[in-house]
Amino acid sequence: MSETVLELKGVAKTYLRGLPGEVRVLSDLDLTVARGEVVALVAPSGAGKSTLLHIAGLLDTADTGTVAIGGKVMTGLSDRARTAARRQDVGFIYQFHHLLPEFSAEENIVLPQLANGVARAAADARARDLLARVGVGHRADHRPAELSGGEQQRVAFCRALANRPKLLLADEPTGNLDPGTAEQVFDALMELVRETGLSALIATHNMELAERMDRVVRLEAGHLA
Ligand SMILES: Nc1ncnc2c1ncn2[C@@H]1O[C@H](COP(=O)(O)OP(=O)(O)OP(=O)(O)O)[C@@H](O)[C@H]1O
Repeated sequence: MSETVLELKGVAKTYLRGLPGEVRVLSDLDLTVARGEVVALVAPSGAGKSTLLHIAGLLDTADTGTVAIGGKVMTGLSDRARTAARRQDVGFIYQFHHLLPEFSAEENIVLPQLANGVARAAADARARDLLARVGVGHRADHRPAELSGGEQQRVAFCRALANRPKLLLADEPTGNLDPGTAEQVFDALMELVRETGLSALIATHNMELAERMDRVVRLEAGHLA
């Protein structure tokens, strides 16, 4: 049996619980992602995909149900332990790059490694290697504002992978790019994910990209269809 990297069991989430305007977003949701598997998450706008990604990535907690990453149940951890687990195990990519504007591309990939206790020289080497692999090695000294949109997103991929997470979570990672650039940048991401054998859950509205992943799951009415 293949190893499970992400396992959500019976996850439910309601915003403003108990109030008249409450919004039930997820109910009794189950999802697993196996080691090395890349799963596309497709959902209509407002269906709760960001909520699901945030719960899976330990940025938010479910009302009920459990979240396990790498076989370790993360439910019920203190905020501090959850933050540590997130830093160690999860890489995030958003639609907008969220790179730190005052730092270079390379520094943006080095900083999370230093925060994780990696020595400076090793962090530098890892950053340069990742940048080269996604084709932006020649832009390592540029600040985000001196990069194209596609280059910024490639750097954001490198940052997400910097600490060798077990799980990559991405929320519309190419949604902000024109279709041609989106495709190239998506190819670069997939190559990096495949090379590292990473498990990933990638939300996208783009069905062509979704169908290139190993499996497509659809979020509808709080469940996966
Ligand atoms: N903090 C909150 N308080 C109350 N309601 C919220 C909160 N966050 C999200 N919601 C509601 O929960 C639902 C799901 O939100 P979520 O951001 O997960 O959707 P999404 O599927 O990611 O949408 P999109 O594709 O448009 O980004 C929406 O109806 C939203 O209005």
